Amino acid sequence: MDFSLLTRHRGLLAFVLLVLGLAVTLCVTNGQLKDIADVEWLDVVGEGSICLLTLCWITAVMISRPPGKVTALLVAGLAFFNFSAMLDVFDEFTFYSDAAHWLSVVESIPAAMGMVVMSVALYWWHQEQLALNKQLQRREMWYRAHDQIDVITQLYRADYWRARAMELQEQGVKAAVVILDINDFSQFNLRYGHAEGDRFLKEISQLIVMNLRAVDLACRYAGDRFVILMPEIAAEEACEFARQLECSIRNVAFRSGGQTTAIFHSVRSVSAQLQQQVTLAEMMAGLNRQLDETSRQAA
Ligand SMILES: Nc1nc2c(ncn2[C@@H]2O[C@H](COP(=O)(O)OP(=O)(O)OP(=O)(O)O)[C@@H](O)[C@H]2O)c(=O)[nH]1
Repeated sequence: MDFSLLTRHRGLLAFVLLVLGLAVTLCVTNGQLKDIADVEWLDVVGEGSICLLTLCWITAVMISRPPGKVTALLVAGLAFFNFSAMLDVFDEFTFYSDAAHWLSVVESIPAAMGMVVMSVALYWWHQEQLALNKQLQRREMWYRAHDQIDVITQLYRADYWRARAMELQEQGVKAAVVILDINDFSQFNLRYGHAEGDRFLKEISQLIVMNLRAVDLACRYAGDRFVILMPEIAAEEACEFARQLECSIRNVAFRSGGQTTAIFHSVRSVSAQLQQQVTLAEMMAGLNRQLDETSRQAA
């Protein structure tokens, strides 16, 4: 688990600790210890678990999300809820004098407030998710499986692409497929190093995504090969799109290390229409053969 995001939530952490400190202070200053025989241990376990789990949720939110309105509201709501949960647990070990009876009357109010704040947080989370979905549309085509994302390019891997392509094929949706391969990438690696090769792959991926329509899907197929799924498009249009993409990539000025001299590199592509009579595996094998053939001819 990566806790590095915690350091970016210092203000929220201070707020949570303040709320927890307040609950402890109120209890210590107003409560009197019960006799151990009067403690209901089953209640302690139940209420203690709620308290601990809420603290785990607060931690999970802070280590998963960057700072912002949604994170602040989620943590604040959970902290209020935890305040009531803590008073509930302390209740099991202490009793309040008549002068402090108000405490047991109002102890559930922060929990209710917390639920309201969390409901507002969920509304904004929903809005945020819609915005993120829009940004990710060309990378995931309305389906999310984060464990299939390629770490270098941040595109989905081939299996993910295959699953989405098969869905379109089964539904009989007209679609085209484009495969792109970087020319002489092994030479690029040899000359500039593997790390620069990785950076180049990443930049090419971003450029491909930038060139797509909102409904298309780009994935990393293998090594230096990318595959694009383009619904509602004919083969000729896909071919023209691939040509334009080749042209964009050829004109990308990649700078290795601190060098000012730009490196211009090329890709080659093949495209075809998705067909119901031909299996996806056969079609991809054919396209890959075509790509390898163009490489042999150029050599
Ligand atoms: N930096 C980097 N290189 C990779 C990665 N995956 C594959 N490669 C390299 O990509 C190269 C692919 O080699 P080839 O299939 O011969 O392709 P090529 O050199 O581009 O030759 P042609 O496709 O025929 O133009 C190999 O050198 C691999 O080591 C990666 O994730 N990062």
